[in-house]
Amino acid sequence: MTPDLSAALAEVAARRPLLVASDYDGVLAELVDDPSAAVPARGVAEALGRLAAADGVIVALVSGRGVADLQRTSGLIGPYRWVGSHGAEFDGPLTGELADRRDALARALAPVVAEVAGARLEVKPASVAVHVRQVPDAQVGAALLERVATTADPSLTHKPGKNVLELAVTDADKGSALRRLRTELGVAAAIYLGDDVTDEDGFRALEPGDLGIKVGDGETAAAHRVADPAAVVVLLEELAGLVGR
Ligand SMILES: O=P(O)(O)OC[C@H]1O[C@H](O[C@H]2O[C@H](CO)[C@@H](O)[C@H](O)[C@H]2O)[C@H](O)[C@@H](O)[C@@H]1O
Repeated sequence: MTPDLSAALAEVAARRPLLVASDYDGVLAELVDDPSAAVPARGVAEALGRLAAADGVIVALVSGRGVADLQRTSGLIGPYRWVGSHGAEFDGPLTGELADRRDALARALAPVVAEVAGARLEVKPASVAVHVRQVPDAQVGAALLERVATTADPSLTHKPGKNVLELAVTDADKGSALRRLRTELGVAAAIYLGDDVTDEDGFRALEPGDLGIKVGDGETAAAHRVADPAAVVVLLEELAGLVGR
């Protein structure tokens, strides 16, 4: 960690209530070919547990995954706030009406995706995701995502990510989720960790005195950066020490 980041961490760690919110894939878990195999990096479960046990610290997992998928895949268990589907799953499962719209979208996209070897459709609570990580030719994968993006119903919300494009049937995002958490919990400061395009909504929702940490390369609105999930574990452990656990 840079001295700047260590100093910023120490400053925010003194505030209460403190919200520690994190994205999952690419932050708490390394990116892998099979989304169901994305387990937490070594040390993540322990560090989050220590943080959540500290007085006045609330840990939130804010993911593009559906909450059920996130809980199943991560195996994480704890007194955490679970926010899924890029903020659309905030208070629990979504309504049937949204699911009908999502299912119609999945039916329309299925033949388009089936034309490209290695491409995969993921039907999620509030969206349908087209994954191209396993398409052998990256240009072919990118062309598929471009085709999906340009032919989609304009009322859908586009959620681009790493080798994936999601079309969502709600306009919730990680920024709106963070603002809701902040208001509900009355937090004095927030930390947000993210690695992908949709995490930029989260970084932009931060306020003065908060701490945004981008994981990996790429443009970002976050003020700080660490390299990878292993570095995230080091950061979370340091934070746990600072908040008294
Ligand atoms: O917001 P996140 O918690 O980062 O979730 C974003 C998406 O993560 C998953 O896809 C990404 O991770 C996969 C596993 O490492 C990888 O194979 C894929 O290429 C990535 O895009 C998940 O499958 C999506 O549903 C999430 O929206």
